[in-house]
Amino acid sequence: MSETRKSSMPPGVDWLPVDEAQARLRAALTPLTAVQTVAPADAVGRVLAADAVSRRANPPRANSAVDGFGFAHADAAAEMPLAQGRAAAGQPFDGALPQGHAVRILTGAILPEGVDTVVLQEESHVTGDRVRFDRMPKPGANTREAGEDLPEGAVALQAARRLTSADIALASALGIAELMVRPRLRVGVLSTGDEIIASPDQPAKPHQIWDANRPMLLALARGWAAEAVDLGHAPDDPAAIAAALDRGAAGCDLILTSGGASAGDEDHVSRLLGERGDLTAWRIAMKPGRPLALAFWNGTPVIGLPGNPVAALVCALIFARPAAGLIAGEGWRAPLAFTVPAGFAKSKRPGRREYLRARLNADGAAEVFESEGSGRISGLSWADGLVELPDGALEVAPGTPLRYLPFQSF
Ligand SMILES: Nc1nc2c(c(=O)[nH]1)N[C@H]1C(S)=C(S)[C@@H](COP(=O)(O)OP(=O)(O)OC[C@H]3O[C@@H](n4cnc5c(N)ncnc54)[C@H](O)[C@@H]3O)O[C@H]1N2
Ligand code: MOO
Repeated sequence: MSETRKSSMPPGVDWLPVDEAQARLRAALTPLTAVQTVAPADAVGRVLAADAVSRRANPPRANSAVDGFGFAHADAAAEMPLAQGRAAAGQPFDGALPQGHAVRILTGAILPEGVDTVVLQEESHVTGDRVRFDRMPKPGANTREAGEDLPEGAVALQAARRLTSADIALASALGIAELMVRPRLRVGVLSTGDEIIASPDQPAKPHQIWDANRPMLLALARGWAAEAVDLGHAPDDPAAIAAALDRGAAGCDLILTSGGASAGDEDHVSRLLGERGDLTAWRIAMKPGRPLALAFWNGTPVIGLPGNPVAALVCALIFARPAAGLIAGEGWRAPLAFTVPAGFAKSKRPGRREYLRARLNADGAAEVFESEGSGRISGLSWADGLVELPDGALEVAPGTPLRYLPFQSF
């Protein structure tokens, strides 16, 4: 049936599938190679340049997992004499535990010599200097072995990993005071177009619009743990655009532009990049976001995103996000996707991959925004992610399994 369906693509142009465009982008880019050292506390979002290795075992010694009473299981009894003193976290028991005795022990305390098992305090009863247990646990109960989390010298975090807050905890716990990381990626963002007013604190006439793409892309870049470099707004004037690209190339590792990416009379970005920047302009078989450009301006990669804000965001997520990751040293990472049932119906024509603004309803089904219009920015806010419809034809009915890409996974 799908073969008889009319394609949604205008004829006469070579349309590049999304996967192919991603592969070409990936092949054209090179990662940063410089290395810096940072303290774990400053390392969240940074990309590891070398494996991080544990300086000592975690935990360093066997210790108690609970508050209770410890003893040697081999000579335990239902009732035992209590030793003087106690073992607490940070305050180890002094000396070895006398044979046949139990000792008061708290969570996190190193097991004193002679202790291998701990009984919960809720299952223990102290009378004077004796303790009685409701039941005898297995040997080793309620204890944590030395190195059970990680042994000394183990690779705790692998090179190319983008560090999370959990990684910061792990590195700190393992005594790693310095992490070798890649420099923070500097992402320049430039808006173009005569109609664009750079900031909402300036007035806009009816034929003018406030810049939506630049603040969006700058915020997105910050979310990638990059240093977002505001290259401002340039009118549809090749000299002004070239000057902004010169500034960007001097101080950035990647430049994102929006607008002027297609082939209209005022599409100066693509013309300029074609003349001076080894442009590869692609017509991508996707909706939204057909025009996408890749060029190198004085050696710095420039991704020319389409002007329509919805297309700019979708192209930024599908192309610029993994490209930024590759340059930053984490490799080309596909976003996390989940299979969810459709909460809508749609008859999709073959020919291009479609990204619909979507969110999950209370039943976990994906609902889509009421309009597919590429200028409907409110739909981006309404959505929590994108539904990705395949390149071919698809009859979507409620319940049809679909790929859902939450915005958080970008
Ligand atoms: N004859 C054709 N016309 C168009 C085609 C096509 O294939 N053939 N493709 C359409 C599609 S799809 C898109 S997307 C746009 C992309 O064009 P450009 O990248 O050249 O973008 P502009 O024309 O400069 O702007 C498009 C649209 O977006 C608004 N815009 C631009 N920058 C911003 C910004 N920073 N903040 C908010 N809005 C912005 C701009 O005013 C336009 O309305 O081309 C279609 N046309
Ligand atoms: O990229 Mo355009 O906005 O697909 O519609």
